[in-house]
Amino acid sequence: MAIPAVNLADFLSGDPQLKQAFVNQLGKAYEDVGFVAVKNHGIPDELIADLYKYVQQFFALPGETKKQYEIPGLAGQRGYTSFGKEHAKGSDAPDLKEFFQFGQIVDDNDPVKSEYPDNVQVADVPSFNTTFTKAYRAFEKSGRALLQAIALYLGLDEHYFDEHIHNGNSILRAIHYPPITQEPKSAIRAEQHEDINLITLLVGASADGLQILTKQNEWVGVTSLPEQIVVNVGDMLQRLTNNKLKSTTHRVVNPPKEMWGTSRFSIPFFLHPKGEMSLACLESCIDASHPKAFPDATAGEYLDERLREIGLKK
Ligand SMILES: O=C(O)CCC(=O)C(=O)O
Ligand SMILES: [Fe+2]
Repeated sequence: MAIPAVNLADFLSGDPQLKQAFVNQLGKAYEDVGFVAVKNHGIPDELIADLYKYVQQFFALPGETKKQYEIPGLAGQRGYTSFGKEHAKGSDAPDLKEFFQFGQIVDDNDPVKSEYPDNVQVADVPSFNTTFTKAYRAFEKSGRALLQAIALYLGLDEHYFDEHIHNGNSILRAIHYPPITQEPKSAIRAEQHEDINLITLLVGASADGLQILTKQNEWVGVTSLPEQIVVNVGDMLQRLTNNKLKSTTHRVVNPPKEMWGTSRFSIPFFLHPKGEMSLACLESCIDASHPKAFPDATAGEYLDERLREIGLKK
């Protein structure tokens, strides 16, 4: 299915009409589908190509080498998480994936620095860390612009999210779904779930498989063009907007048998605010027909609860 497409260059054009049209398109798409394809997203093609190159080199390392980057006690939030560790909320079968997570680098005097573990430095793939750092900043920048549009759609100040996401707890996650070697019992590459964060930016997954659950309760494959990135609403934004913007359920299915021998790679950027941000439902999203659906919580409290549910935090 072609999800709604938007052009971020419209928002940044300086033309008030184009800008407003972008805000309306994005907001409407997030009320209806929860997913959009964004062109002119601002992440350089070369950077995306480098990122994929180093990610593939990393996952091709011997298991023993990768395990050196799996650090106990970090709940998978930094470094490597080996195959079969994470399961979706409400599912017992672990997903058929391994992944590497890279987090915030605080380079000013923000005291939030003490809340974040250091990134795990991958010595075996030269340029891995510098490329992840560059990509992290590029995703933050595109994400900030998209959240500015969302703020306007919600009738908030355009810069409402800026201070909350500056030095936010975002995660750049590189995922490898290895070739499937035997009939999987019940597990699929990524079981159905909703993302935890505000929004997720996903660069061109290397193969088909991503599906979303429509309002009609049907699974449909997400397709996007090579020059687009997919950006979806996560539970934190759904919660803040009292269900106005939809955190749509999605999954990654196994390929047809003749494709079992192939790997799939994808690199989502989970955009999180700082832990102190309140996710209390916005007053403007509450009325008689939309009573407040969630208790107040901070982003930090909510994240903690969710990491326990998916088996990453004990
Ligand atoms: O691999 C993909 O295309 C999507 C992965 C995903 O939904 C996730 O990690 O939250
Ligand atoms: Fe997801």
